[in-house]
Amino acid sequence: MTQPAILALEDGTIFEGISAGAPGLSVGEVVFNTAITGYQEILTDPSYARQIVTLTYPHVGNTGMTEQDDEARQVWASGLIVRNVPRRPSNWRSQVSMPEWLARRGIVAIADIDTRKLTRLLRDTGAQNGALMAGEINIDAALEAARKFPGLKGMDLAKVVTTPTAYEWNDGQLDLDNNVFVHADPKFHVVAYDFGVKHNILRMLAERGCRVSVVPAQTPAEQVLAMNPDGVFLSNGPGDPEPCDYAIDAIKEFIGRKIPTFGICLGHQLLGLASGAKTMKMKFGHHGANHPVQDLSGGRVMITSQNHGFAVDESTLPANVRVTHRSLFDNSNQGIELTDAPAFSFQGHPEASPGPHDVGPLFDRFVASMQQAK
Ligand SMILES: NC(=O)CC[C@H](N)C(=O)O
Repeated sequence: MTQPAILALEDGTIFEGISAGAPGLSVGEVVFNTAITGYQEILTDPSYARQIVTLTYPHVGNTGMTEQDDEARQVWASGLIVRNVPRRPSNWRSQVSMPEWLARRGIVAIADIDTRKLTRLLRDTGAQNGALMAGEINIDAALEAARKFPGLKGMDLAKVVTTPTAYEWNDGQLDLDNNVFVHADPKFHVVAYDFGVKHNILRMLAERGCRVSVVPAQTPAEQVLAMNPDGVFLSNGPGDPEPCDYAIDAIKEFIGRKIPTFGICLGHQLLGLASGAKTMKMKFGHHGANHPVQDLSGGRVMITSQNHGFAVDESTLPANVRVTHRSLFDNSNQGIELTDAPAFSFQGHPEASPGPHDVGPLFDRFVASMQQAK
C-alpha cells in the first residue's frame, strides 16, 4: 500500500508525493545530484551525512541494490527525493529493491514529486534546509523541523561519521566473474584518515600496492607518525571543513615533515586550510558525475564526479600553494599542490563510484610520490 510523503523546505515550499522508503521524519540540507546512475553509492557516501539528496535523473532504483556496492558501513544520506521508482528492479546482481532496502534501514524517501521544479528552485535560492516526512503527515511539524535544522556551515561531521577504531584494508576491485575482491602485493604503507572515507578510495589504493591503515578522524599526528607511513591519505567527508581543527593541526605536522600527502574533497579542503588558505560555502555546490575540470598543467579537460558544498577560496592561497585544477562550470578551485612539500589534493572524486574515471591517475601520482620519497 502506498503511503503519503511530503518534502518541506525552509522557505515554506511543500512538495507532496508518496513514500519510497521508511515512515518517519528526517531533516537536512536539500541538494541535487545530476548523476544518471549510482544511487546506491550516493546513498552510502558518508559525505552526504545530514543532506537529503534529490536525484535529477527521473527513474531511480531500476537496477536494485547489491551489498558489495555500498560505499560505507551504512546509509549516510538523510533522505532521498526522486521522480519515479520502477515497479520492479531488474539486474542480475540485484538482491533487493531500493524502497525495501531504504525501509529496512529506516531511511525516509519520497517519490512522485516534480524534481525538475525542485532543482530549479534550489539553483535559484541555493541549497535549502528541509524535512522529509512519510506515513503520518503533519505539514506544520515538517516545516518547523526544516527551519530548526541549523545548516551545515560550522558543522563538524567528520568526527561523527568516522570509524570508531582503526582497521586495515586490503581489498582491491571486485572481480565480477569470480565474485571476489582482488588483492595486490603491498609495497607501500598508507595511513588513511577516515573523515567519511568511501570504500572505492581504499580499493584504488590497495590495487596500486598499498597496505592501508585506516584511522579515526581525531587520531593525533604523533600516533600516525609512529606507524611509519610511506604516505598519508586525507579522505572525503561531510560537513564544514573549517571546524575540523584536530585534522588541520595533524596535516600541518605531515606537510612540515615532508611526508607524501594526498587529499580528496574534504581532505582537499583540509589540506588547503592546513596550508593557510580559507574555505567558503558555495551556493548549491557540485553534485554530479559529468563536471568538466581542467588540469592547468597542459590544459587537459576531464569529466569528473563531484560532491561538495564547500570550496577552497583561491584568493586566500599562500605563495607556496599552486592551483592545479579548476572547474569549467564556475571556475572554482578543484586542485592544489604545495611547492615545498610532496602534498597535493583534488576537490572532485578521482575514485568516482559513481562516475567517470578520468581523474583516476591521481592515485598513481600519489604512489609515485611515495616511491620517490623512499
Ligand atoms: N565529498 C566531500 O568530501 C565533501 C566535502 C565537504 N563536506 C563539502 O561539502 O564540500
